[in-house]
Amino acid sequence: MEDYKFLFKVVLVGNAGVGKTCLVRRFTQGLFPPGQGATIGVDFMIKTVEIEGEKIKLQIWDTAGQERFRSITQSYYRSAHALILAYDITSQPTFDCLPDWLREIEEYASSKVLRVLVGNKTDREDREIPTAVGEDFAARHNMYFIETSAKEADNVERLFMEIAAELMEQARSKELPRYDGNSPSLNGRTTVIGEGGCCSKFS
Ligand SMILES: Nc1nc2c(ncn2[C@@H]2O[C@H](COP(=O)(O)OP(=O)(O)OP(=O)(O)O)[C@@H](O)[C@H]2O)c(=O)[nH]1
Repeated sequence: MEDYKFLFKVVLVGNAGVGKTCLVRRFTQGLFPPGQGATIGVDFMIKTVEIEGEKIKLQIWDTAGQERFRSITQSYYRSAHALILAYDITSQPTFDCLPDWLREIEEYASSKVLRVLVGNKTDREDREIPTAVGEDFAARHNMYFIETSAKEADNVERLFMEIAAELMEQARSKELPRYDGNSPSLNGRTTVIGEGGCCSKFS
């Protein structure tokens, strides 16, 4: 039996080419893959992390950004505990599509899903979206916000660890002991959280 206390599903969405696959590979394998192709449908990776002495297994679903895969990727939203919506800070069109992605999320994901806006490729000099603009968008839509570079490994670990910590916090608050004596025991080894609350910014 695998040794972990919490299991959380994290789904990445966003336009093709913003760096979703690179973020996942950086976090799960510690590398920046050279010239790999577009994701076909959905990819899946696992990493177990430890926070406050608790083992947390993260199932990370990397979806294809291309429009033609949309019907496949939508079916993965429902079971997500956290959704990472990524754009490329050097590409205005990827930022302009965020409202479309939010509509998808609202339609297909749980209303309580933890939503994180990620501006990727901070290593590049040709930025088009100022940090404050991303921050403002996230604040207006009740999302966490963080900027990353999958290439330079900047903030990538932090992105996933903050998500894991926040989901664990939500799960724990649901596990608080009840005092009526008849409550079901909480001896289960694995806790999969249901609908948690959200949101604020990663500080
Ligand atoms: N400079 C820089 N380039 C990046 C970064 N992350 C990804 N890229 C590049 O951006 C391109 C697209 O990266 P992917 O990870 O395949 O993008 P994706 O969002 O998974 O694309 P789809 O699978 O088509 O949805 C690749 O050429 C990567 O090398 C980054 O942090 N900095």
